[in-house]
Amino acid sequence: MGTVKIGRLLVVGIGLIGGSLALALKAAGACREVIGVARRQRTCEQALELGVVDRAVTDLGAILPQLEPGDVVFIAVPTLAVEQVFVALREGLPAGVTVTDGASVKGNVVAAAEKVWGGVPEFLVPGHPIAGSEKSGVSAARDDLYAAHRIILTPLENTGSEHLRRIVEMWQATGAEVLSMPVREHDEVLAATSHLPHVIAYGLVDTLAHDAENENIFRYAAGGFRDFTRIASSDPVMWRDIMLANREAILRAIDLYSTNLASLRGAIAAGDGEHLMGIFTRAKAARDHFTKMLARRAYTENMQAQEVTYIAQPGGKVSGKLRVPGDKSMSHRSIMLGSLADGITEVEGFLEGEDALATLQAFRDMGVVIEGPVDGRVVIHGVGPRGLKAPPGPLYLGNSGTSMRLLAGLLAGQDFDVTLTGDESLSKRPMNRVAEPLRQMGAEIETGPEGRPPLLIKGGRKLRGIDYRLPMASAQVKSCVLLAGLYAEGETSTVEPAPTRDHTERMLAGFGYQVQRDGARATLRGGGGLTGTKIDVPADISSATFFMVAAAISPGSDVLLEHVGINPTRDGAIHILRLMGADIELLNPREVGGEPVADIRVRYAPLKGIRIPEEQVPLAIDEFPALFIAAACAEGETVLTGAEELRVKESDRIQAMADGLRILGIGAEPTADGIVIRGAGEGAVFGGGTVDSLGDHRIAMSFAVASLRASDTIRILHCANVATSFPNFAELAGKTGLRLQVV
Ligand SMILES: O=C(O)C1=C[C@@H](OP(=O)(O)O)[C@@H](O)[C@H](O)C1
Ligand SMILES: C=C(OP(=O)(O)O)C(=O)O
Repeated sequence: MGTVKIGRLLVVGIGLIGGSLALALKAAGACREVIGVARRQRTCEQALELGVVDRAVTDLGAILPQLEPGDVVFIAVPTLAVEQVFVALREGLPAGVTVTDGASVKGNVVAAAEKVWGGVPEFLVPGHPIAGSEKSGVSAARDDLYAAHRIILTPLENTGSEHLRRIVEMWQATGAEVLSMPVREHDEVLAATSHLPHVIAYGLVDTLAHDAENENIFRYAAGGFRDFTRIASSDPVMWRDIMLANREAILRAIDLYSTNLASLRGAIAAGDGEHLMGIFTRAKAARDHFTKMLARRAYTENMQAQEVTYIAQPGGKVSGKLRVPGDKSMSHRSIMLGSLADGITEVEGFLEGEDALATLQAFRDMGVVIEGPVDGRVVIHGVGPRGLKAPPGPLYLGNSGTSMRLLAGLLAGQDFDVTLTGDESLSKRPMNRVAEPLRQMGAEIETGPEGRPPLLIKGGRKLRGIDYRLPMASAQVKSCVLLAGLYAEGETSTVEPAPTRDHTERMLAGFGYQVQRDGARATLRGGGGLTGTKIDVPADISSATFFMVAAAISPGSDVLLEHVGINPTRDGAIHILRLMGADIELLNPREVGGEPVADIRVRYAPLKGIRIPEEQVPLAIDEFPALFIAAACAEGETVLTGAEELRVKESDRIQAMADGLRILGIGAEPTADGIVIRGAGEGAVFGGGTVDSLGDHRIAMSFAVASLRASDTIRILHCANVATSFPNFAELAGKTGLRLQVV
């Protein structure tokens, strides 16, 4: 039994909503007594028989004098009947009693209060439980109707704080989550999400029921009919009242829907399958998002709100065959180029991680029809280089630097304005590195303070080709300039200070777009077209590296990583680990869709510290957090230089790793452009402790791998973003032998 939150509960209208509150508060021991008021004597008797109320009366006026300060009146009658209840309360409500209601429209309740009292009284806390069912009446009441549901309160400026607190605590005692919002916003939101669906369900069932064949229609109606029309069994009086009370907002929602329905009708009439696929794939993505939200799973926009901690138990070894998810860089590019191509592009092995999904969503928002992803398969209905449409709002790119920087280039030459935003981490990352060359090409781009996101890209600029010498080794900057070059007049060239991943160049060629490559220089001519193609995305070597390091550091390990991309601009981790003495074999090397691929076998072998060759840095740029774990397990010192880029990734990876390594007892000295790690050699080199990944996926996974050589438990904080690049990391880690728990 919980603690008493309110005095008596007086429920005016003992149906599903009022009765369920009464039962929930009784079950929680949160009120002293429940008194019911119903119009009909029979309802009073029924409520008593069912144990919903302690006593019940038909005359509200007669019971009011018995109420005392701290008691609550809950009005649960149809919306348009609330005013009459207010009239009765005006006559006889004792001071100190709080009044709240459960009506689905709040503007109308507030208007009724103003009419009856000449203003909204301070003891009235308008509310709306977002729970209910198509069932009605006191016999449908349940004590768990509100558990894990939302209650929206719409307090006004003069609502008394004591009254508000009482109502919040009352609802919380039912297990509900209490939110508050302005009256107007409530009514707009509910018109769209609840009232419109009811209009449509009632209307559809009525239409079908009028049909002469209705017997047959109902007999053969399948699950779709059942799922879609359940709410047409709801209480007609209640819904009539809601429609009349929230008329303006509902009419706006109906008009919007009618326009959409007319466009669907038009597409069906014209046999326009493409248009239908656009609507259906967008709607499916939105509904899937909703399903995930209901299950409280990660999704790009709310992932930050989720707290995920890894608890890695010490010891173990890794073994077995595994295929890590698809390459993130290629997945991004497959969506971008597939969208700009003419015709269909079919992608297999697409990474269903939040970063690549953010890119996918951005193109859907710009009108591209994209089917999937389903088990790594995506079908993109390319719209041609000039076919993108202005998105309805800013494009939110989550945690993904690649999405923002590549999109900046691709969007600089469009004829619409667009704003690119991201999460907290992305909002701190430098964007002048792309804004500057794009401005040289004639683009108009505004950044936030200090060159950080958001990026506002103005449409309708004429771009001209440039010959751009990159100030840093960055594939994102190179790709950004080349993608803008597709829209520029003349030739665009990039010259890089050191080789960086060349997936853009390779994939453009795969789409039939000519890119000349001459050493550090890549050149293309604007104005060409791309042709839809098939893309097989290999497993991501950056994700594979966690298991390469895991096997390399734990005695007895032997793993086979299948179908991994080993593009020579990405294979630095293999070279660096081999220099340290790792036992790595590349099996069955082959070429798939213009990209080299192999199976990688790694067995344990003792490692030694090395000075990492600087030319390997850009080729292993994302793999350093994991390589630092290998360095900590090596005999002797490992020195990294020339890697200042690590400081501007999802976190400052040099500092974040140095901090974590030190917490676990490893000597680690960060420098301006690298780190010096004193490898501890044999045995359990890491102690236990709590490290902070700072929301950086690669830091989180690296410290999970460290547990293989730890003497005690390692707790890793803020791991939700692992879903950006490696959504099934914990599962695969567990299968191969890590002792990782996710909480
Ligand atoms: O082009 C790409 O797909 C990427 C390039 C690299 O970034 P920089 O270009 O900033 O080095 C890398 O760190 C990132 O994970 C992906
Ligand atoms: C740096 C990374 O990605 P991005 O720049 O796309 O956020 C990464 O995945 O390590």
